[in-house]
Amino acid sequence: MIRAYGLTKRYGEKTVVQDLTFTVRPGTVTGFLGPNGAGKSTTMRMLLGLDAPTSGRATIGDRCYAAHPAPLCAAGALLEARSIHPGRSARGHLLALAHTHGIPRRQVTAVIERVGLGEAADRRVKGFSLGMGQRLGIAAALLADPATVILDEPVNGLDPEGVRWIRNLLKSLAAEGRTVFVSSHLMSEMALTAEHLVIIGRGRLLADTTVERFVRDAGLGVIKVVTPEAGRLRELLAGPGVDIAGDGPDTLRIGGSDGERIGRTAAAHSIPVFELTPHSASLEEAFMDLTRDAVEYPAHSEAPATAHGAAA
Ligand SMILES: Nc1ncnc2c1ncn2[C@@H]1O[C@H](COP(=O)(O)OP(=O)(O)OP(=O)(O)O)[C@@H](O)[C@H]1O
Repeated sequence: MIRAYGLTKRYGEKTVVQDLTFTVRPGTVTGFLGPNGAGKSTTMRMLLGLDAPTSGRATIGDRCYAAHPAPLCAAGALLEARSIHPGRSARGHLLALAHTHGIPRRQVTAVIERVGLGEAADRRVKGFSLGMGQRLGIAAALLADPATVILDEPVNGLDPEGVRWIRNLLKSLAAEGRTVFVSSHLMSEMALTAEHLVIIGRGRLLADTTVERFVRDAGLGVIKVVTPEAGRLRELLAGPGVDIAGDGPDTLRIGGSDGERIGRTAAAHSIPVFELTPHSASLEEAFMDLTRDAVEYPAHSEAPATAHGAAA
């Protein structure tokens, strides 16, 4: 379990993470979403004690990460910047890490197999593709069999096969009862991987919700029906799992059904239908709507010349 209490980080005048409070529970994948520069990496670094919060605090399990007697067992992490000695083999890198933490050799073999690096384990890391490097980073994160796994943008730059592999791995880690917290700026990817979402923009919490609720609230899967007999059609379609809202005297917004069923029901009862349209917004659009005001460098304006001098 990860808990953040009023986490805040300021760099000079700029507040990059502001009063974030959220809980990440075990047994599910929680996606940490936000546009570029939202403060995801900074938050993850604070969870792991790599950046000191200006105020607030975070715990992993029952205490701060740094206060764990064996931090690697409490949480394994893959952060964006990795430094692996290029002349070392994957196995050599993992063995060196294991050695410093008293982790048995068989655990190195186990994580190498788990991330599918078996055949490449004895090759030098400098010849690794981006995908192999990600697998090695994940192997290092899993080395101490941690109860919590924190991954910063693990699918960045991966091909579709690599993306699918990470998706399945994250789900299996959660199914083992681990707490899995994974950042991304891609809503569509997270919707396939995560059950829960923590969404931030400009360092502030925008949503802490399930994927299911996010989709429902965004009105996706809803069908708009315009008919002069809205009341009658509504009664005919009502049933378990069907969610019908009125929108004016002759317009219905129907969730939990489909166009064919609605059309056939209307036809069977001679109810005229003037319009039957599925809601066309995508999940990505709903996410962009939510974060629109929180994008650091919106596409319609020019980014400032300095990297950290952006709008507060
Ligand atoms: N050491 C630092 N000094 C000053 N500003 C910083 C520092 N580190 C991060 N920032 C700023 O904090 C903000 C949040 O950055 P962060 O990397 O946490 O965002 P992010 O959501 O992970 O973004 P991305 O998706 O682009 O990786 C950005 O505006 C960034 O420029």
